Amino acid sequence: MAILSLAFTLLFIVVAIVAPILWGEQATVANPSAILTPPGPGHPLGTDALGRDILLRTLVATRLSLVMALVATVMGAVVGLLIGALPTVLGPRAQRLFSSVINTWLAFPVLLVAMLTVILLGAGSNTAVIALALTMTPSFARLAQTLSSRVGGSEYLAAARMLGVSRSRQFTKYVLPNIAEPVIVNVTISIGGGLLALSSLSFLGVGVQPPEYDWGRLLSEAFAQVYTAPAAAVGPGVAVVLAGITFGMLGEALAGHLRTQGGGKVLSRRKLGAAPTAPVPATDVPAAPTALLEVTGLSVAFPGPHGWIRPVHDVTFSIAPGEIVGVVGESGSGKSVTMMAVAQLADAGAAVTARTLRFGHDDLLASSSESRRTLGTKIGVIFQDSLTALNPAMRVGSQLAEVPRVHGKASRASAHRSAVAALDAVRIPEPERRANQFPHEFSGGMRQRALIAMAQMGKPSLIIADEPTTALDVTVQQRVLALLRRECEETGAAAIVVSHDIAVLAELCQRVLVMYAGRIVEDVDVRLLATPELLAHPYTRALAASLPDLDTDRTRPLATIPGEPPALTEQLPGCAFAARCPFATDLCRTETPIAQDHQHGGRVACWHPQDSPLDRQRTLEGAVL
Ligand SMILES: Nc1ncnc2c1ncn2[C@@H]1O[C@H](COP(=O)(O)OP(=O)(O)OP(=O)(O)O)[C@@H](O)[C@H]1O
Repeated sequence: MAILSLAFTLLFIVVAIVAPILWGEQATVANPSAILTPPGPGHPLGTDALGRDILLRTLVATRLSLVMALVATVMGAVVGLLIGALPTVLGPRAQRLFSSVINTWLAFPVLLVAMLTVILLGAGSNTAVIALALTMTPSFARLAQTLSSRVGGSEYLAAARMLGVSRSRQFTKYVLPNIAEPVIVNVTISIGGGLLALSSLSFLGVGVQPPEYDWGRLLSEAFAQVYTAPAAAVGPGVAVVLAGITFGMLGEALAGHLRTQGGGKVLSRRKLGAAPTAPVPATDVPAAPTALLEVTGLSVAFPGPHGWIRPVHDVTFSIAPGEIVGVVGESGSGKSVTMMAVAQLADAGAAVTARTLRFGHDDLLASSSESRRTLGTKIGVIFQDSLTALNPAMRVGSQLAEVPRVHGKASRASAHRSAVAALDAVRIPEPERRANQFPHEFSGGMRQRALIAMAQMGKPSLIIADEPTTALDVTVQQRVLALLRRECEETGAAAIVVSHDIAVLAELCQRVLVMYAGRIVEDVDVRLLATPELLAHPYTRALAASLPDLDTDRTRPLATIPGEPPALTEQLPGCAFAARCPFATDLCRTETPIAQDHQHGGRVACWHPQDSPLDRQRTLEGAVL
């Protein structure tokens, strides 16, 4: 669709530039010897009442028709943007005032506004453009107002205000760039609608006046002879419809492109080549047949500007029913991407491959609508940012009630009762009243508890919690964690908890998966994290040892792991941690380690796992202590 709409847009632009230069004169001069000639070799669409070629006139009219539609749409968009978005930086009184103006303006019928403009300014092309711009302005203003209200409540705009950034700069640097994408898409789509509206005005005789002509004017002239020369209406009619469809399609294609790419420039799939797949390993230890979730060889890649970005490689793990497993690792190690891929929530454009992705009896790779329906209720997801995870425009109770309404086909009243009960179960006081409130009326801890309640609504057998307590203070963290554990114990649900915080995982989990540069490097009993010398992978040891405890000497800087993880676009051979590892050998730099059972009862992917208790100092050799 994108290529077709681009090709047609280009064609219209070329015709609009070239046609008036080549045929402008010829299309205007009357030819008494060829009046109302029917379509034929000399005149493919025939001639009009003055003997002028209709095809040439249609082609020449392209410029005026397109320019008028473009100018009117841009005028409407600019004025709409100013009215809708500028009040965001002017304060609440201006916002209220402009909101009333927009509402009143929107209440006027479009045709009435257009006719009033014509009456006041007189018929003509300029009036038609102004009339169209005036009818488009309020809808652009409403769009800009809705989009900019989100920016208005953002922390970055509040910070800019505190820093004393001028209002004009707030508008041009903070508000406009953050609402530009949907506005541009809307302008493109509106050009098509504008063309049709302008043609209608000219057709009615209140738009373009002779000797000027656009497609609407040509249609109007053709209709005067529609019974004697019906072919005369074909040219301008087809042009109007085709141009309208082209700009509509172009806007849709642009919107689709921005949605898929998040606005970033990425290589096309053709240039990127085949999506990366997980290599077939020497050993794929089969998960216990009773495993609730079995993942083998999971890889995720995103199209990027210079090739595939590969944040997750060949990840293998399984979760037993009722088990609570933690996932830990440095920022960017692929924890969230892995879990979102398991929950079938990977970002648009992601290439997700796996050898096995089984949840209960469902093969998630088959991705049938049946397995997707299962996921909606059987896997509950708790997102990191409770404010963005909840719909700000919907009452919390209604959001919770969506699950029984959509999946259980429950009545509105019984779904609401279930939502209130779920809020009560997560210890939200006055659940009936709170269910009728919006997310911004909840505290951070309450929102997070509401998310836990929401994840429980479908009675899932697996909960995926992506950093559920990062945004909360320590006391609230404890309560939310205790709640999550209690919910899992009571319902028998398994959970995967992603966190940076080893202390959080130690509270909650039985087992922890340690991720480094998109791979699981160690799968270990969570209690061993308290004794780094019993861990097997040098990275896990360094990670655990870098955590301060009560015995840590507070007068010395905290331990860090020197070096950086490899770039996601690089595909280096060997172990990704080799460049930072004090035990690395040539084997580590050339061969990717295979996960193997370890004496600590878990598994480790390392060519030199540390079997015996080691001196903490040696593990961190080279580290900044
Ligand atoms: N849609 C995307 N397109 C391109 N790269 C992405 C996309 N989503 C994630 N990434 C990249 O994948 C890598 C892993 O991201 P992920 O969010 O899984 O890390 P993480 O371990 O959860 O980190 P954190 O703890 O900071 O949340 C990051 O480098 C991130 O930039």
